[in-house]
Amino acid sequence: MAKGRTEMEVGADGVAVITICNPPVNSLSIDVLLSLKENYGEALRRNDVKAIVITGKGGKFSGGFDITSFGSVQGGKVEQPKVGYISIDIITDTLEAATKPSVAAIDGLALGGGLEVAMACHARISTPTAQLGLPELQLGVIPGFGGTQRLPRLVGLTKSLEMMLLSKPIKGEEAHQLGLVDSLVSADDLVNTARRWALDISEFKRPWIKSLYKTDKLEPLGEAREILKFARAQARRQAANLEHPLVCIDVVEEGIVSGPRAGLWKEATAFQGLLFSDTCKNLVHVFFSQRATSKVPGATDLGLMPRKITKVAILGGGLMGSGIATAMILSNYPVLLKEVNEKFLNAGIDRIRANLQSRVRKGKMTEERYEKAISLVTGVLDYERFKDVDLVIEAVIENVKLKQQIFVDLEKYCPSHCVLATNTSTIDLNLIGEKTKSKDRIVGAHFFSPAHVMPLLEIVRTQHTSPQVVVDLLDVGKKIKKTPIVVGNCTGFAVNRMFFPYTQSALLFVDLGMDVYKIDRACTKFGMPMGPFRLADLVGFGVAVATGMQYLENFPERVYKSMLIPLMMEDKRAGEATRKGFYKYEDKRKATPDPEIMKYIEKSRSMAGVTPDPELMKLSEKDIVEMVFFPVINEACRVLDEGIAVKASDLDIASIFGMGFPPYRGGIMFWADSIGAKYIHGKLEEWAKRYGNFFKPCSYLAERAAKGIPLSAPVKQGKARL
Ligand SMILES: C[C@H](O)CC(=O)SCCNC(=O)CCNC(=O)[C@H](O)C(C)(C)COP(=O)(O)OP(=O)(O)OC[C@H]1O[C@@H](n2cnc3c(N)ncnc32)[C@H](O)[C@@H]1OP(=O)(O)O
Repeated sequence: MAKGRTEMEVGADGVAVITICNPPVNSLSIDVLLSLKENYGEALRRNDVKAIVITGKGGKFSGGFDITSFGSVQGGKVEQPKVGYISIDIITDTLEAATKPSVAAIDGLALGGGLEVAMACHARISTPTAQLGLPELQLGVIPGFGGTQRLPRLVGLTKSLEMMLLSKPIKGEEAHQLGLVDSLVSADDLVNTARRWALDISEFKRPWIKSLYKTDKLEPLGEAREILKFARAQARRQAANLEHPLVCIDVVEEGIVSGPRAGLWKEATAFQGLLFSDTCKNLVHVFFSQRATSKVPGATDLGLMPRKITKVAILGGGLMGSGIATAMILSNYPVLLKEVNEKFLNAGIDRIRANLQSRVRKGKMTEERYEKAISLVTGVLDYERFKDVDLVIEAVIENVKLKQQIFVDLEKYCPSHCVLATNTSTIDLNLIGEKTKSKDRIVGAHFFSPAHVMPLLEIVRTQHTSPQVVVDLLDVGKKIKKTPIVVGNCTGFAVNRMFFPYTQSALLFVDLGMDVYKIDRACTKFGMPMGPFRLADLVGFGVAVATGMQYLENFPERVYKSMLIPLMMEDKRAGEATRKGFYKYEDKRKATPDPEIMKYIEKSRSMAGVTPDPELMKLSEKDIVEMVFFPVINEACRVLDEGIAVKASDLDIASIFGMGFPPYRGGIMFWADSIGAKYIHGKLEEWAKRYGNFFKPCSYLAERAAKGIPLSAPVKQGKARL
């Protein structure tokens, strides 16, 4: 069965309107592209057609090449057209070179291949809010239908590189200012304006422009070379492990130096190569996994509609509470912020103001928008105004008794439909709701600090939480632009459980003689935003110790009790906030290695009673990365086995958005499978024998390693806790 098509209708005015039809985003499958070529052939043959308009069905031009086909192409399951067939034969030599002019009528989105088709038309009409961009790099490929050649010729080199390298779309309005779009109109007038424009071109009342041969926006060669040099340096700095941004720059350069036709050929060949790269496979996996997190068995498959959440209350104006409030008001939810006294309340509101002000300073928010956002917050000291709230998020300190009392109060003062959420990062939800009769509407809404910036929202569901409540919270998550993962109830839930061994193994290896900074360096080279020690400094040692205690209580058999952090805390060295931790911070947030930490390390080593292992000193960076991350994989396996997470891909997303795991490695479980369960199991066994139980592989990992089953393969349904 064909996957999408284009439809052509010829009007009495002599304009053939070709509509891309392939829901949900009118992606360009091979079937769509072949149908487009066929429609074009007919339009060019027919004497009653003077000009052509291309548009998309249902208010969306096109979301680009069909990403669902990447997997089958990579797996060799479908035959591919020969290199250059789509980009050169269809888009350049059929569309752009046609003897009749064409105009793209763009609403909704024109991304990737979608924008590339539009750029091959002889003019573009758009709505002001349409999104236009070439985000291919976020999938590990480069634009492959001529985008690397036409975009620089339409908007100049600097802007085009920015749009491609950052995968950042622009709105119709900006596209018009830049010259990418010729005119802006409302959605209602779109197709008619495009028809008129196309006829005008055919009657030579407007210019007939082939973007590929435009030169007026291109910088002179010397200047262009400087811009390309700068872009290369920046790409290397931002993601040293990635090749495809540099390939993109090379391809753009080829077009400028050797002409656009040579550029098109280089682009087509490079696209083909990159399509089969691990980076592309990993990033496509991330694309689909991210969308799959909101498909939750037993919740989103029951036909439930999210209820309207109009008013939100937040308890606690500390770092988390004020961050959550900021996230809410940024998406226009009115918020009641409750604190215990005036002083704390004012401090909470001040934090929200500061969060917003920082956006204003960075030019991300206007003063007017700031005023509107802050006006959505109402500070309160009691529950009087809670009678009409639809969602409460408790974000007070991690104290079980206090939380239990709060939920008893909430049950009393909130309406019976109100969703009762807690932002606890570790405490069992059943314990928090123990004294209420509302267990079906108690749910975890675990944000990550700073809550208005970090993209992940862990939604924790107990065996009592109703599916409706999960659906409601998923909807709020989407509205506040978070990526949700729905997980089961246990100490640390999914993200913190995976996170914990990251620092633990690092601390263990330092006791065994390894260098703190060498470990951090190996992790950042691997692609983490920071190593475990820099991260401990950022989070603060107080939090690290409190979390450690929770783990010691719940999983004593696999906690390594290092004394290093407590020893440093005795000297009021508690991380970045105290300007001293594993690093020193003399100048704002800049971390500098501190030789002083050796005295704590030596003391910690002697307290641990271990002798440094000379073998460890010889390890390569790859070995260090394995030693830090294999325990993380081991814990992720336990989380899956216990049914805390429903699917491995949710843990991939959790690791990327919660821990900063490099997305181009596909997420923790996808990466693990690329290495193989057998190898990971073997290493963990070896280390367990040498260094203790912390490394002992769990039964899930052992079983899969023995049977050769991928770690990401679905878990038996009976086990799932959700
Ligand atoms: C040769 C060329 O140069 C190569 C290319 O064109 S590569 C493709 C370039 N295009 C892109 O990268 C755009 C990718 N898509 C997106 O960024 C976003 O999906 C979007 C902005 C189009 C829409 O976002 P949003 O409204 O939030 O909806 P979202 O949930 O993401 O997508 C809706 C559905 O469309 C699917 N979809 C989106 N873009 C798609 C594409 N290009 N191909 C196939 N399916 C696509 C999604 O998987 C999702 O499917 P699901 O409902 O089964 O989960």
